[in-house]
Amino acid sequence: MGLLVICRHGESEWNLLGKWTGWTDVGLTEKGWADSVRMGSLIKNIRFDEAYTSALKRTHQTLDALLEGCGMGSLPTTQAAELNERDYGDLTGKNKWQVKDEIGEKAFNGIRRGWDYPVPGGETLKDVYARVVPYFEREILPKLQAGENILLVAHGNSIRALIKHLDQIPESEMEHVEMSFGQSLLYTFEAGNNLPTKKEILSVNIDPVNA
Ligand SMILES: O=C(O)[C@@H](CO)OP(=O)(O)O
Repeated sequence: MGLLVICRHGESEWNLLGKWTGWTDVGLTEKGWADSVRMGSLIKNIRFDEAYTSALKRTHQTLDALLEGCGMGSLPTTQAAELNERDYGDLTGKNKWQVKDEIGEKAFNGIRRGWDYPVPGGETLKDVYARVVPYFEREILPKLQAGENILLVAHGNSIRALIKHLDQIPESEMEHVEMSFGQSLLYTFEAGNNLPTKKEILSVNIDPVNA
């Protein structure tokens, strides 16, 4: 049996400003760090074998904070661009809440949470799924099936893509799938099963993040 814990990075500098971040490599705020340390205390009873992060530093910093919170010194870690946030293209750096006021809630929700909603110069969630899930199946799943415990730190939308696969959620339902700050997912894998046999949600109470 292998355990997969999936954590979203803590609040970043651009989350705080309400800006679409995508592939922009900004760091955590003090709150993002402190929330992640508290999140780490929820997983201190799991003996992790290795960690995966995206190539963006907000996931590296979150992993460090999680390890501090769970009292672990360090873990062998793989940084993979396949786990990066959705590339928000021309929307990168724009203020989400101003755009929402300009285009209305329905179009805004379509852009943010739709399955195949194009953004000029960027990726759809479907594009994100096409890089995240093959990477997961190739690099991480065999280790879970072999009994390793893995800590994966990624982003709102790269995690939503992975949830679609792990929970077998239809495309039409994806607009309702969120990965909230302060929440981690614990999946159990058994040898021979490509999908998890159990899912638990671990949450810490945090003040809302502006994203
Ligand atoms: O800014 C981003 O890159 C993402 C995640 O914070 O935004 P959204 O939640 O709108 O997909």
